[in-house]
Amino acid sequence: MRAEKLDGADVLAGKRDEFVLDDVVYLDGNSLGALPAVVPGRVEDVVRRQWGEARIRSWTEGGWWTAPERIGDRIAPLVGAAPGQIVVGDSTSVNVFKALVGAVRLARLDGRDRDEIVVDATTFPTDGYIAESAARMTGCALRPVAPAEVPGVLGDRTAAVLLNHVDYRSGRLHDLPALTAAVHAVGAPVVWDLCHSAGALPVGLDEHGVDLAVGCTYKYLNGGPGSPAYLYVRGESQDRFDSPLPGWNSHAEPFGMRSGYEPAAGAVRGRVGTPDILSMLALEAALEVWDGVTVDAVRAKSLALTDFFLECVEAYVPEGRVECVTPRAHAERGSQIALRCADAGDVMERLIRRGVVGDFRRPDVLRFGFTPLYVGFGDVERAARVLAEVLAE
Ligand SMILES: Cc1ncc(COP(=O)(O)O)c(C=O)c1O
Ligand SMILES: Nc1c(O)cccc1C(=O)C[C@H](N)C(=O)O
Repeated sequence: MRAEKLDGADVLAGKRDEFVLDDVVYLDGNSLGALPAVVPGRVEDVVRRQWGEARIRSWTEGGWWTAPERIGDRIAPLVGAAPGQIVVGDSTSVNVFKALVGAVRLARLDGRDRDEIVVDATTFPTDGYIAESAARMTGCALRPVAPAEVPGVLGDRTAAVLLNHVDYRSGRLHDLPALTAAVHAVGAPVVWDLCHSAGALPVGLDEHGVDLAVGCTYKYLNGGPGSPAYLYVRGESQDRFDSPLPGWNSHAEPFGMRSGYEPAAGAVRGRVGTPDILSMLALEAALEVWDGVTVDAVRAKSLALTDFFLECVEAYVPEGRVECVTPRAHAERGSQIALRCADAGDVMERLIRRGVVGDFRRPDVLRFGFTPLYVGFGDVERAARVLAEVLAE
C-alpha cells in the first residue's frame, strides 16, 4: 500500500521504461548501472555505419576526435561544473594518478617544499594504491586518515589531499564543501573521487571551489562495463595543470607530430592517448536518459528510497539480525544502504537467487544501491521482505 502510493507520486517513475530491466530487483547500480534502452542501437550505428562505412572519416566528420570533451560537457551539469572543465577517458584509477600528481605539482608551484599527501584511510583500494605510488614518485610521505580527521592533520607540509565523496562500503557521504575549504585554508589542492556520488546527488564542483575531481561512469551514469572515467580540472587551474601522463592527445597540436611536448589549453590537457570510441559513444547514448532530469529530483528520490528501505528493514527483519552502517542523517548518506550482517556473503548469494541483486563487501557488509532513475518503492519493499525471509531461513 505505502509502496504503491509512493510509486504513484514518483515524478521519475517513467524513467524506468528507458532501461532494459526484468523482474529482478536491481540494487547493484552502484557497481554496474543498468542498460539504457537507447544504447544497443547506438552502438550498432557506431560499429556498422560510423566505423564500417565512414571508417577514418568518422574521426573528424563523425565527431570521434572531440568526443572526450563533448561528453565531458554532458556530464558537467550532473556534477555542478560549467562546460570546458571535464574530459572523459581512461579508467578512474588512471585519472586518480593524473589528478593527484597534478595536484602535488600545482601545490609546489609557489616554490614551497610541500611533502605530504593525505589520503582517505577508508578509501576504495585503487585510490590508496595509486596515492602510495604518487607519493613515492613525488617524494612525499603518504598520510592515510579518516576523512573526518583530515582537517586536524593539514598544514604547511600538505601537498595534496585525495578524498571520496561517498564511501564505497558504508555509503557515508563526506562533507565536500567543508573539507575542500579546510584543505584550501592551508593552501593545498584537493582531489575528490566522485564514483559513488555522481548521478546520485548534487556535487557542486564549481560552487565549492574543488580543484580536481575524478569519477567513473559505469555506476549511476549507466555507461556500461568499463565505460571511460572522467577528469575535472578547475578552469582557473587548467593553465597550470601539469599532467604526469602527457600524451599526443593532450598536445596543443596533435597532428603536428612534433618531438617537443606543448600542452593543449583547457580540459583537453587531461587527455592522454586515443580515446576508446566504442565505450565512449555507448556512454554518450546512455547519458541521454538524463534529458529532462534534475539532480535535485534524483537526490530527493534517492533519500526517499533509502529512508523507505530502512523503514521496511526495521519492520520486517528481526531486531539485531542486521546493523545499518550507513548514517541515518541525510546530510551524511549517499545513495546506498550498507547492512552489517553475520554470513553476509552467504546471505547475498541467497538474495540474488531470489531475485534481489545487491552485493557483498568484505568482511561482513550487504550493500544495496538505489538508482532513482530505475528503482521504485515497490522494489524497495520487496527487497526488504525477501531479506527478512532469507534471514529467517
Ligand atoms: C571510489 C572508487 N574509485 C575507483 C574505483 C575503480 O576505478 P576503476 O574505474 O579504475 O576500476 C571504484 C570502483 O570500481 C570506486 O568505487
Ligand atoms: N568496476 C567494477 C568491476 O569492473 C567489476 C566489479 C565491480 C566493480 C566496481 O565498480 C566495484 C565498485 N567500485 C565498488 O564500490 O565496490
